[in-house]
Amino acid sequence: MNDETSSEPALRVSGLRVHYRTSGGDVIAVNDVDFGLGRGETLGLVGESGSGKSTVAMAILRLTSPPGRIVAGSVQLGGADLLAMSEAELRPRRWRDIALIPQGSMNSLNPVLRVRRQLADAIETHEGRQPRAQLRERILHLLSLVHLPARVYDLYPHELSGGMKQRVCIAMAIALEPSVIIADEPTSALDVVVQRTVAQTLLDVKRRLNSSMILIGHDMALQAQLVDRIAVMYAGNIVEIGTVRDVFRDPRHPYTRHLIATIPSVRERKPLVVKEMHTPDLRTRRPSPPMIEVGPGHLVANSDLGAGQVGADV
Ligand SMILES: Nc1ncnc2c1ncn2[C@@H]1O[C@H](COP(=O)(O)OP(=O)(O)OP(=O)(O)O)[C@@H](O)[C@H]1O
Repeated sequence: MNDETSSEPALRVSGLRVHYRTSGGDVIAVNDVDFGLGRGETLGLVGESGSGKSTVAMAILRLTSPPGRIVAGSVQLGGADLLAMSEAELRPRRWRDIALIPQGSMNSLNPVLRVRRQLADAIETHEGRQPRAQLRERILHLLSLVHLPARVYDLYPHELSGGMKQRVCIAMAIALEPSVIIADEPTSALDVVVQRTVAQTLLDVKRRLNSSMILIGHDMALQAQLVDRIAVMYAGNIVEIGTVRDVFRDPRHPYTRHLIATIPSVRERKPLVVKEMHTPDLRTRRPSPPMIEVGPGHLVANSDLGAGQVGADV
């Protein structure tokens, strides 16, 4: 698939399949997903709740835990397959080469540790003990990168606003200057104005570090302003992928059209049309729909196959 912006992608996910074992049978949460992330690129992964976005993020870092399991696939990063290496080989690469800002991370900051200690831990866990003065300089620099005032250094999480906490989480993720950052709904718990400023900070930081990023979200309108390419997930599959421009100008998959149609328009005061979507039963084994290239780098799943009845109502 020629879908990345440079010849050798920063990250390539191929044939990724993740199941959750349940009493009612296996839930196929990620069904043979393929995509590349170009160097310096920001790729948006959008889709409704339950479409499999977080499951993809966790599997890329091999953080899938029971009842989930990675059944197949590879994740190529810097010439190696993260899914094939031993845990001992993989551990140092997390944070250093690829970092995740997990969903709800701002609520998982340790309430009894000051910001400086949490950032110091993130650094020292991977790099060992550091000279105090050097560590302090590094942490203050990280805080400035995410546009936090130096006084945050000595504060506890409860003394910070939601936006500030999320900035601390971003600072932790970038502490080791990873080449790939995965941010799972990094702004969804924040109010709309703060959402935009925090998202902008994330992009600034990514640019400064020369990293590549996967930005997970369900807000198509916000994504359109932040990412270079969009991958639309539906029921465990990527059903459309392309540049923001191509996907918005010429959405080909019925589910992409549905997502775009439900963006409320302030100018036109269009009523919000929310149509019922029939998500296929994720327990049944279904073929992954073949992707058709409809334009350079613009790929769409054949919606007659595998994507259930998504086309029926839209
Ligand atoms: N621990 C689990 N046990 C069983 N099924 C699970 C488990 N975790 C997730 N799933 C299922 O896997 C599918 C994908 O879930 P996932 O959380 O990856 O979706 P998502 O697109 O990230 O949603 P959200 O935006 O709500 O985070 C869903 O059908 C979900 O119900």
